[in-house]
Amino acid sequence: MATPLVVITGPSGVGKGTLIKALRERIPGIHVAVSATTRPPRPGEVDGRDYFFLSPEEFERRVRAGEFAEHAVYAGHRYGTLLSELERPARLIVLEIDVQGARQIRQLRPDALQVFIAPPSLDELERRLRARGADDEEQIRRRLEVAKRELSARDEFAKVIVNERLDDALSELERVIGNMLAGSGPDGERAETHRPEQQSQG
Ligand SMILES: Nc1nc2c(ncn2[C@@H]2O[C@H](COP(=O)(O)OP(=O)(O)O)[C@@H](O)[C@H]2O)c(=O)[nH]1
Ligand SMILES: Nc1ncnc2c1ncn2[C@@H]1O[C@H](COP(=O)(O)OP(=O)(O)O)[C@@H](O)[C@H]1O
Repeated sequence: MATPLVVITGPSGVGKGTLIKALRERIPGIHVAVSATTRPPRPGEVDGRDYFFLSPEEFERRVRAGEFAEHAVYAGHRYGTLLSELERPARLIVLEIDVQGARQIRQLRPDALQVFIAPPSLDELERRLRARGADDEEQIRRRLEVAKRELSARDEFAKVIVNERLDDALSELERVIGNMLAGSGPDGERAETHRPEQQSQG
């Protein structure tokens, strides 16, 4: 049996990293996959912990070698999840990836719980991106551009959580993950009705 998988997606600056950091402290046995990227490290980011920082050549070599479960271009840089990250021994694996990557994982792992984190508004998203202070003006502009497209994809997701008050969003996220680990749908529906394709497997 594959390790249960949760995909967390949503626009840059919405609070995915903040929520996942809190989940780490609350869910024993959680493994947050380390993604590979060609984006340069931000101050304080550590190779192998925050990301595997790869040159464009090395990233491309690994794509060709079939080492990625999914990969995408986001705001001018490449990002991807290595297959090896999905094979880590854990009770639960969490991916923080963009919408394009989430679609690829949907094909590869239809059993994964897919959660879209939405901002209360685009203005608030912009405010959070600026408050974080991690990106320059050009990156903020590109991220807001991408965000508009991403927000229009929210209906594809089994669960949408609006991150207005952090505590509320965190509780809701914990609740849907708990339901998945207990074998039911995101809102507690019984597994039989949520995933009929699994009935025949006993
Ligand atoms: N498809 C894909 N997207 C990723 C991956 N890792 C990170 N991302 C997404 O890339 C976008 C930019 O990430 P990053 O530069 O770290 O900025 P931040 O998420 O706003 O802090 C975010 O939407 C991430 O969710 C990955 O492995 N695959
Ligand atoms: N519910 C919230 N209310 C206000 N600010 C928030 C909330 N959640 C996250 N933030 C802040 O927004 C900024 C972006 O959050 P971050 O977790 O880095 O987003 P992401 O990982 O989705 O890009 C950070 O400065 C974070 O502290």
